[in-house]
Amino acid sequence: MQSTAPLMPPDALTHAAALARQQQLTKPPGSLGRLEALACWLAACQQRAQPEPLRPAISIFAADHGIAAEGVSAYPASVTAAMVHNFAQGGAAINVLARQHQARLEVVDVGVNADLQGLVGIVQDKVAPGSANLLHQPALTRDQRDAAWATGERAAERHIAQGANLLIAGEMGIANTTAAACLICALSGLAPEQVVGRGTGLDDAGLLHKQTVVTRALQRAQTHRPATALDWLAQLGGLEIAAIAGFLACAARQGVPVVLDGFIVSAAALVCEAQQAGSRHWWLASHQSQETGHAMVLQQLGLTPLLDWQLRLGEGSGAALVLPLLQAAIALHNQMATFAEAGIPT
Ligand SMILES: O=C(O)c1ccc[n+]([C@@H]2O[C@H](COP(=O)([O-])O)[C@@H](O)[C@H]2O)c1
Ligand SMILES: Cc1cc2nc[nH]c2cc1C
Repeated sequence: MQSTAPLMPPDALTHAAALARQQQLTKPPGSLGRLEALACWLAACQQRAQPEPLRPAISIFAADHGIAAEGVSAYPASVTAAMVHNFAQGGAAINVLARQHQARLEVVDVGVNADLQGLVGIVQDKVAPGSANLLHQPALTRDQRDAAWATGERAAERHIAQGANLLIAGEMGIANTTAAACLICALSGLAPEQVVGRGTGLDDAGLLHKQTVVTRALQRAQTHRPATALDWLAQLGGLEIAAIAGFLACAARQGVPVVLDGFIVSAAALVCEAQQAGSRHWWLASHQSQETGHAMVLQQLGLTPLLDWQLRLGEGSGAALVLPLLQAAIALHNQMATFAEAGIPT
């Protein structure tokens, strides 16, 4: 794991140059709303006043969770591996969106409790066949946490080496909203009732049970006196959450922007920001997930989501969904005429 020194934010001078161009385009200044801010942010990230079109790449990190044994999900744990088969066959929502928006997609098995060797398009980087039951013991050993973090870093590096200039992390892991909720409570100070949601679709009784599990898990973890975000990650996280935190940290260090997906990715983002301050300046939040607590996490990260469309799928699907909006922001910024070019008096 790398140093915790604060990062450089996206380039302020380029941002100012991009903003100056926006003021000259043939529209009332500000009339394209957030599209203008997005173009300027992407320009600053790329250090080009006229940014290149996006070459997006997506990593889906898949892992199982021991906490699934506590009945905290509406689905059985076996769905994690089944969905990885679906990803490999191209039938999941994220496959459709990646194809539609020409994004490179890879699925990384960082901790699925099944033998997935030989599946087409699945990167084998399994650290363990799932996390331990975080109600009763630390979810990950320190070694597992660090190995999963490094898996995420390698994935970001692979994409960047292949020319990607915008990254997306997604996840697949039955019961991972419980691990994410635990981490969010621990790192944000929010109460379980403010954070725990229905995940894949728990009923009212299931939701109450999940809140109790999270409360007890937090009490158990406290007895280990976790001092840092990395300590909490080992206590209450999961293999894909650790991998995503590493992926985000690596992208920010390399100056590559990331579109954050939903609730679980945001939990990893909280860990990353605590470990590597300033990473958040390299992130955009695609949407506000329907999962309880997501809005408050994004607020803590200082991020304003683009969409609020009752999404709660995961897989990086929300992030992939906004790619055409980002491409539109860049095309408008680069291709619109200025008032001078169009001969329009101002
Ligand atoms: O990203 C989100 O906001 C989100 C919200 C609810 C559920 N999910 C997905 O559903 C799974 C976790 O839900 P659960 O109920 O099993 O904890 C996991 O595979 C996630 O990708 C994702
Ligand atoms: C079917 C299914 C698909 C998913 N994709 C991400 N999380 C998921 C959870 C379930 C249950």
